[in-house]
Amino acid sequence: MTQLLRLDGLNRAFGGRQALKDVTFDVAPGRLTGFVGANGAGKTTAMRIILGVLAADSGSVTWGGAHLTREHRRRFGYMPEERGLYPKMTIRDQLTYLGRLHGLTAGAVARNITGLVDRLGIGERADEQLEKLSLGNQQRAQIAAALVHEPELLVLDEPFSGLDPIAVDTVMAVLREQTARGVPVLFSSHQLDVVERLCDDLVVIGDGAILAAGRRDELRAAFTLPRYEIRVDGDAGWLRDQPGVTVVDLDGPRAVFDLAAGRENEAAGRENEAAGTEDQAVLREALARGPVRAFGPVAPSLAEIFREVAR
Ligand SMILES: Nc1ncnc2c1ncn2[C@@H]1O[C@H](COP(=O)(O)OP(=O)(O)OP(=O)(O)O)[C@@H](O)[C@H]1O
Repeated sequence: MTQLLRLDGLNRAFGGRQALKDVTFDVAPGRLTGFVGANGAGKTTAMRIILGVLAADSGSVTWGGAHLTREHRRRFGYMPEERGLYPKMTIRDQLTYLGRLHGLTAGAVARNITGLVDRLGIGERADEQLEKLSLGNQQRAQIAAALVHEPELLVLDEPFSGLDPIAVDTVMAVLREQTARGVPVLFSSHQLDVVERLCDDLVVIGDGAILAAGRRDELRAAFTLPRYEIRVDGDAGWLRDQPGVTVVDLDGPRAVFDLAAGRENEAAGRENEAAGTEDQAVLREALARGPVRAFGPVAPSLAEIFREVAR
Protein backbone atom coordinates (compact mmCIF):
# COMPACT_ATOMS: atom_id res chain seq x y z
CA MET A 1 0.00 0.00 0.00
CA THR A 2 1.38 3.42 -0.83
CA GLN A 3 2.07 5.83 1.98
CA LEU A 4 3.74 9.10 2.75
CA LEU A 5 7.51 8.89 3.13
CA ARG A 6 8.85 11.35 5.67
CA LEU A 7 12.46 12.28 6.36
CA ASP A 8 12.67 14.02 9.69
CA GLY A 9 15.72 15.80 11.07
CA LEU A 10 18.31 13.59 9.39
CA ASN A 11 21.94 14.25 10.22
CA ARG A 12 24.94 12.42 8.88
CA ALA A 13 28.64 13.25 9.05
CA PHE A 14 31.59 11.67 7.26
CA GLY A 15 34.71 12.27 9.30
CA GLY A 16 34.46 15.88 10.40
CA ARG A 17 32.22 16.90 7.53
CA GLN A 18 28.47 17.23 7.97
CA ALA A 19 26.93 15.77 4.79
CA LEU A 20 23.32 16.13 5.95
CA LYS A 21 22.11 18.85 8.31
CA ASP A 22 18.68 18.40 9.84
CA VAL A 23 17.19 17.20 6.56
CA THR A 24 13.39 17.16 6.64
CA PHE A 25 10.98 16.65 3.75
CA ASP A 26 8.10 14.48 2.53
CA VAL A 27 7.57 12.40 -0.57
CA ALA A 28 3.82 12.17 -1.02
CA PRO A 29 1.82 9.32 -2.58
CA GLY A 30 1.17 9.73 -6.27
CA ARG A 31 3.57 12.63 -6.63
CA LEU A 32 6.79 12.96 -8.50
CA THR A 33 9.31 14.72 -6.28
CA GLY A 34 12.46 16.16 -7.80
CA PHE A 35 15.50 16.26 -5.50
CA VAL A 36 17.82 18.96 -6.78
CA GLY A 37 21.24 20.09 -5.68
CA ALA A 38 24.81 20.59 -6.84
CA ASN A 39 27.49 17.91 -6.70
CA GLY A 40 28.14 16.84 -3.14
CA ALA A 41 25.00 18.54 -1.79
CA GLY A 42 23.84 15.35 -0.06
CA LYS A 43 21.25 13.81 -2.40
CA THR A 44 22.84 10.37 -2.63
CA THR A 45 23.49 10.28 1.11
CA ALA A 46 19.82 11.03 1.87
CA MET A 47 18.65 8.39 -0.62
CA ARG A 48 20.98 5.77 0.82
CA ILE A 49 19.57 6.47 4.27
CA ILE A 50 16.02 6.00 2.96
CA LEU A 51 17.01 2.62 1.56
CA GLY A 52 18.95 1.60 4.67
CA VAL A 53 22.23 1.29 2.79
CA LEU A 54 23.62 3.91 5.13
CA ALA A 55 22.65 4.82 8.70
CA ALA A 56 21.82 8.33 9.86
CA ASP A 57 23.59 9.74 12.91
CA SER A 58 20.22 11.09 14.07
CA GLY A 59 16.74 11.71 12.74
CA SER A 60 14.21 9.30 11.31
CA VAL A 61 12.62 8.06 8.11
CA THR A 62 9.00 6.93 8.38
CA TRP A 63 6.57 5.31 5.97
CA GLY A 64 2.95 6.11 6.73
CA GLY A 65 4.08 7.14 10.22
CA ALA A 66 5.88 3.85 10.96
CA HIS A 67 9.64 3.57 11.34
CA LEU A 68 11.13 1.84 8.36
CA THR A 69 11.85 -1.84 8.62
CA ARG A 70 13.65 -4.24 6.32
CA GLU A 71 10.22 -5.54 5.27
CA HIS A 72 9.13 -2.05 4.15
CA ARG A 73 12.36 -1.54 2.26
CA ARG A 74 11.97 -4.86 0.48
CA ARG A 75 8.90 -3.35 -1.16
CA PHE A 76 10.72 -0.20 -2.28
CA GLY A 77 12.34 0.22 -5.68
CA TYR A 78 15.81 1.83 -5.82
CA MET A 79 18.12 2.81 -8.61
CA PRO A 80 21.45 3.50 -6.89
CA GLU A 81 24.04 5.95 -8.16
CA GLU A 82 26.51 3.11 -8.68
CA ARG A 83 23.81 1.20 -10.67
CA GLY A 84 23.71 -2.47 -9.88
CA LEU A 85 23.21 -4.79 -12.81
CA TYR A 86 25.75 -7.34 -14.03
CA PRO A 87 27.29 -6.44 -17.39
CA LYS A 88 27.57 -10.04 -18.57
CA MET A 89 24.01 -11.16 -17.80
CA THR A 90 21.06 -10.64 -20.15
CA ILE A 91 18.54 -8.03 -19.13
CA ARG A 92 15.73 -10.56 -18.94
CA ASP A 93 17.72 -12.94 -16.72
CA GLN A 94 18.66 -10.18 -14.29
CA LEU A 95 15.15 -8.81 -14.08
CA THR A 96 13.80 -12.32 -13.57
CA TYR A 97 16.30 -12.94 -10.79
CA LEU A 98 15.40 -9.65 -9.07
CA GLY A 99 11.66 -10.20 -9.39
CA ARG A 100 11.92 -13.73 -7.99
CA LEU A 101 14.15 -12.45 -5.17
CA HIS A 102 11.30 -10.13 -4.22
CA GLY A 103 8.91 -13.07 -4.03
CA LEU A 104 7.00 -12.69 -7.29
CA THR A 105 5.83 -15.82 -9.09
CA ALA A 106 7.59 -16.79 -12.31
CA GLY A 107 4.47 -15.90 -14.28
CA ALA A 108 4.11 -12.46 -12.68
CA VAL A 109 7.78 -11.69 -13.20
CA ALA A 110 7.65 -12.68 -16.87
CA ARG A 111 4.58 -10.51 -17.41
CA ASN A 112 6.09 -7.52 -15.62
CA ILE A 113 9.33 -7.79 -17.57
CA THR A 114 7.62 -7.94 -20.93
CA GLY A 115 5.49 -4.90 -20.11
CA LEU A 116 8.38 -2.90 -18.68
CA VAL A 117 10.98 -3.50 -21.37
CA ASP A 118 8.42 -2.73 -24.05
CA ARG A 119 7.34 0.52 -22.44
CA LEU A 120 10.97 1.50 -21.82
CA GLY A 121 11.78 0.84 -25.48
CA ILE A 122 14.28 -2.00 -24.91
CA GLY A 123 11.96 -4.93 -25.71
CA GLU A 124 14.10 -6.08 -28.60
CA ARG A 125 17.29 -5.97 -26.52
CA ALA A 126 15.94 -7.82 -23.50
CA ASP A 127 17.81 -11.03 -24.32
CA GLU A 128 21.16 -9.33 -24.82
CA GLN A 129 23.89 -8.88 -22.25
CA LEU A 130 23.68 -5.53 -20.52
CA GLU A 131 27.18 -4.50 -21.65
CA LYS A 132 26.19 -4.89 -25.30
CA LEU A 133 23.67 -2.06 -24.99
CA SER A 134 24.27 1.67 -25.38
CA LEU A 135 24.67 3.58 -22.13
CA GLY A 136 21.21 5.08 -22.52
CA ASN A 137 19.66 1.65 -22.96
CA GLN A 138 21.64 0.31 -20.01
CA GLN A 139 20.10 3.06 -17.96
CA ARG A 140 16.61 2.07 -19.11
CA ALA A 141 17.42 -1.48 -17.97
CA GLN A 142 18.48 -0.14 -14.55
CA ILE A 143 15.16 1.64 -14.27
CA ALA A 144 13.34 -1.59 -15.19
CA ALA A 145 15.28 -3.30 -12.39
CA ALA A 146 13.97 -0.78 -9.86
CA LEU A 147 10.41 -1.42 -11.06
CA VAL A 148 10.17 -5.13 -11.73
CA HIS A 149 8.69 -6.04 -8.32
CA GLU A 150 5.91 -3.39 -8.47
CA PRO A 151 7.41 -1.28 -5.69
CA GLU A 152 5.36 0.83 -3.30
CA LEU A 153 7.95 3.63 -3.33
CA LEU A 154 10.51 4.53 -5.97
CA VAL A 155 13.84 6.20 -5.24
CA LEU A 156 15.98 6.92 -8.29
CA ASP A 157 19.45 8.47 -8.17
CA GLU A 158 19.94 10.56 -11.32
CA PRO A 159 17.66 8.47 -13.56
CA PHE A 160 17.77 11.02 -16.37
CA SER A 161 21.49 11.68 -16.55
CA GLY A 162 22.91 10.69 -19.90
CA LEU A 163 19.52 10.12 -21.53
CA ASP A 164 18.59 11.86 -24.77
CA PRO A 165 15.36 13.90 -24.81
CA ILE A 166 13.32 11.06 -26.30
CA ALA A 167 14.56 8.64 -23.67
CA VAL A 168 13.75 11.21 -20.97
CA ASP A 169 10.17 11.28 -22.23
CA THR A 170 9.99 7.49 -22.36
CA VAL A 171 11.27 7.09 -18.80
CA MET A 172 9.02 9.88 -17.66
CA ALA A 173 5.94 8.16 -19.07
CA VAL A 174 6.88 5.03 -17.13
CA LEU A 175 7.33 7.02 -13.91
CA ARG A 176 3.98 8.70 -14.48
CA GLU A 177 2.35 5.26 -14.63
CA GLN A 178 3.78 4.70 -11.17
CA THR A 179 2.49 7.94 -9.69
CA ALA A 180 -0.89 7.22 -11.33
CA ARG A 181 -1.14 4.11 -9.20
CA GLY A 182 -0.30 6.16 -6.12
CA VAL A 183 3.42 5.40 -5.78
CA PRO A 184 5.53 8.22 -4.33
CA VAL A 185 8.54 8.78 -6.61
CA LEU A 186 11.70 10.59 -5.50
CA PHE A 187 14.39 11.24 -8.10
CA SER A 188 17.55 13.27 -7.92
CA SER A 189 18.83 15.41 -10.74
CA HIS A 190 21.25 18.16 -11.65
CA GLN A 191 19.18 18.90 -14.73
CA LEU A 192 16.98 21.71 -13.58
CA ASP A 193 15.24 21.98 -16.92
CA VAL A 194 14.18 18.35 -16.60
CA VAL A 195 12.99 18.81 -13.04
CA GLU A 196 11.17 21.98 -13.93
CA ARG A 197 9.25 20.27 -16.69
CA LEU A 198 8.52 17.02 -14.92
CA CYS A 199 8.12 17.14 -11.19
CA ASP A 200 5.09 17.91 -9.02
CA ASP A 201 7.08 18.66 -5.90
CA LEU A 202 10.59 19.88 -5.45
CA VAL A 203 13.24 19.58 -2.75
CA VAL A 204 16.30 21.78 -3.10
CA ILE A 205 19.38 20.82 -1.09
CA GLY A 206 22.59 22.81 -0.77
CA ASP A 207 25.63 21.81 1.28
CA GLY A 208 23.62 19.26 3.24
CA ALA A 209 20.74 21.55 4.21
CA ILE A 210 17.27 21.78 2.69
CA LEU A 211 16.94 25.18 1.06
CA ALA A 212 13.38 24.79 -0.18
CA ALA A 213 10.75 22.05 -0.33
CA GLY A 214 7.16 21.95 -1.52
CA ARG A 215 4.93 22.09 -4.54
CA ARG A 216 6.74 23.32 -7.60
CA ASP A 217 4.26 26.06 -8.39
CA GLU A 218 4.09 27.28 -4.80
CA LEU A 219 7.87 27.43 -4.59
CA ARG A 220 7.99 29.48 -7.73
CA ALA A 221 5.53 31.94 -6.22
CA ALA A 222 7.11 32.03 -2.76
CA PHE A 223 10.72 32.45 -3.82
CA THR A 224 10.36 35.07 -6.44
CA LEU A 225 9.48 38.69 -6.67
CA PRO A 226 6.50 39.56 -8.84
CA ARG A 227 8.03 39.50 -12.31
CA TYR A 228 6.41 41.02 -15.38
CA GLU A 229 6.97 41.23 -19.08
CA ILE A 230 6.02 44.25 -21.16
CA ARG A 231 6.13 44.95 -24.88
CA VAL A 232 5.59 48.45 -26.18
CA ASP A 233 6.13 50.12 -29.55
CA GLY A 234 9.07 52.34 -28.69
CA ASP A 235 12.04 51.77 -26.42
CA ALA A 236 11.14 50.52 -22.93
CA GLY A 237 14.24 52.04 -21.34
CA TRP A 238 12.13 54.52 -19.33
CA LEU A 239 11.23 51.58 -17.06
CA ARG A 240 14.63 51.89 -15.42
CA ASP A 241 13.53 55.19 -13.87
CA GLN A 242 10.27 53.90 -12.46
CA PRO A 243 10.13 53.66 -8.65
CA GLY A 244 10.01 50.08 -7.33
CA VAL A 245 10.93 48.63 -10.71
CA THR A 246 14.04 46.51 -11.26
CA VAL A 247 14.67 45.80 -14.92
CA VAL A 248 15.89 42.22 -15.37
CA ASP A 249 16.11 42.20 -19.13
CA LEU A 250 15.68 44.96 -21.68
CA ASP A 251 15.72 44.52 -25.41
CA GLY A 252 14.33 47.60 -27.18
CA PRO A 253 10.55 47.49 -26.93
CA ARG A 254 10.53 44.36 -24.72
CA ALA A 255 11.42 44.30 -21.06
CA VAL A 256 11.22 41.95 -18.11
CA PHE A 257 11.12 43.56 -14.70
CA ASP A 258 10.59 42.78 -11.02
CA LEU A 259 8.42 44.81 -8.71
CA ALA A 260 9.65 45.58 -5.24
CA ALA A 261 7.09 43.75 -3.09
CA GLY A 262 7.87 42.44 0.38
CA ARG A 263 8.61 38.73 0.39
CA GLU A 264 5.99 38.08 3.04
CA ASN A 265 3.37 39.84 0.96
CA GLU A 266 4.39 37.84 -2.01
CA ALA A 267 4.28 34.51 -0.21
CA ALA A 268 0.76 35.34 0.89
CA GLY A 269 -0.39 35.57 -2.71
CA ARG A 270 0.42 37.27 -5.95
CA GLU A 271 -2.85 39.18 -5.94
CA ASN A 272 -1.93 41.22 -2.87
CA GLU A 273 -2.98 44.78 -3.05
CA ALA A 274 0.46 46.37 -3.05
CA ALA A 275 1.72 44.35 -6.02
CA GLY A 276 -1.61 44.81 -7.81
CA THR A 277 -1.42 48.56 -7.43
CA GLU A 278 2.16 48.76 -8.57
CA ASP A 279 1.80 46.66 -11.69
CA GLN A 280 -1.19 48.75 -12.78
CA ALA A 281 0.79 51.92 -12.13
CA VAL A 282 3.53 50.70 -14.47
CA LEU A 283 0.94 49.77 -17.06
CA ARG A 284 -0.69 53.22 -16.84
CA GLU A 285 2.70 54.85 -17.24
CA ALA A 286 3.38 52.72 -20.30
CA LEU A 287 0.01 53.55 -21.84
CA ALA A 288 0.61 57.24 -21.27
CA ARG A 289 3.73 56.86 -23.45
CA GLY A 290 2.12 54.93 -26.29
CA PRO A 291 0.58 51.61 -27.26
CA VAL A 292 1.21 48.57 -25.06
CA ARG A 293 1.30 45.33 -27.04
CA ALA A 294 1.73 42.89 -24.17
CA PHE A 295 1.79 43.10 -20.39
CA GLY A 296 1.56 40.39 -17.79
CA PRO A 297 3.23 38.34 -15.05
CA VAL A 298 5.85 35.79 -15.99
CA ALA A 299 6.95 32.78 -13.97
CA PRO A 300 10.72 32.60 -13.57
CA SER A 301 12.34 29.30 -14.39
CA LEU A 302 13.36 26.93 -11.65
CA ALA A 303 16.95 27.49 -12.64
CA GLU A 304 16.58 31.14 -11.67
CA ILE A 305 14.91 30.21 -8.40
CA PHE A 306 17.59 27.68 -7.68
CA ARG A 307 20.28 30.29 -8.15
CA GLU A 308 18.37 32.50 -5.75
CA VAL A 309 17.92 29.93 -2.97
CA ALA A 310 21.41 28.50 -3.40
CA ARG A 311 23.11 31.83 -2.87
N1 LIG B 1 31.11 7.24 2.06
C1 LIG B 1 31.51 8.50 2.17
N2 LIG B 1 32.66 8.81 2.82
C2 LIG B 1 33.06 10.08 2.96
N3 LIG B 1 32.39 11.14 2.50
C3 LIG B 1 31.24 10.92 1.84
C4 LIG B 1 30.75 9.58 1.63
N4 LIG B 1 29.58 9.67 0.95
C5 LIG B 1 29.37 10.98 0.72
N5 LIG B 1 30.36 11.73 1.25
C6 LIG B 1 30.44 13.20 1.22
O1 LIG B 1 29.18 13.72 1.62
C7 LIG B 1 28.82 14.84 0.84
C8 LIG B 1 27.49 14.56 0.14
O2 LIG B 1 27.68 13.61 -0.90
P1 LIG B 1 26.50 13.01 -1.76
O3 LIG B 1 27.08 11.94 -2.62
O4 LIG B 1 25.37 12.64 -0.89
O5 LIG B 1 26.06 14.25 -2.65
P2 LIG B 1 25.17 14.31 -3.95
O6 LIG B 1 24.27 15.46 -3.77
O7 LIG B 1 24.55 12.98 -4.20
O8 LIG B 1 26.22 14.64 -5.06
P3 LIG B 1 26.49 13.92 -6.47
O9 LIG B 1 25.42 14.40 -7.35
O10 LIG B 1 27.83 14.44 -6.84
O11 LIG B 1 26.45 12.44 -6.21
C9 LIG B 1 29.97 15.07 -0.11
O12 LIG B 1 30.82 16.03 0.46
C10 LIG B 1 30.66 13.73 -0.17
O13 LIG B 1 32.01 13.88 -0.46
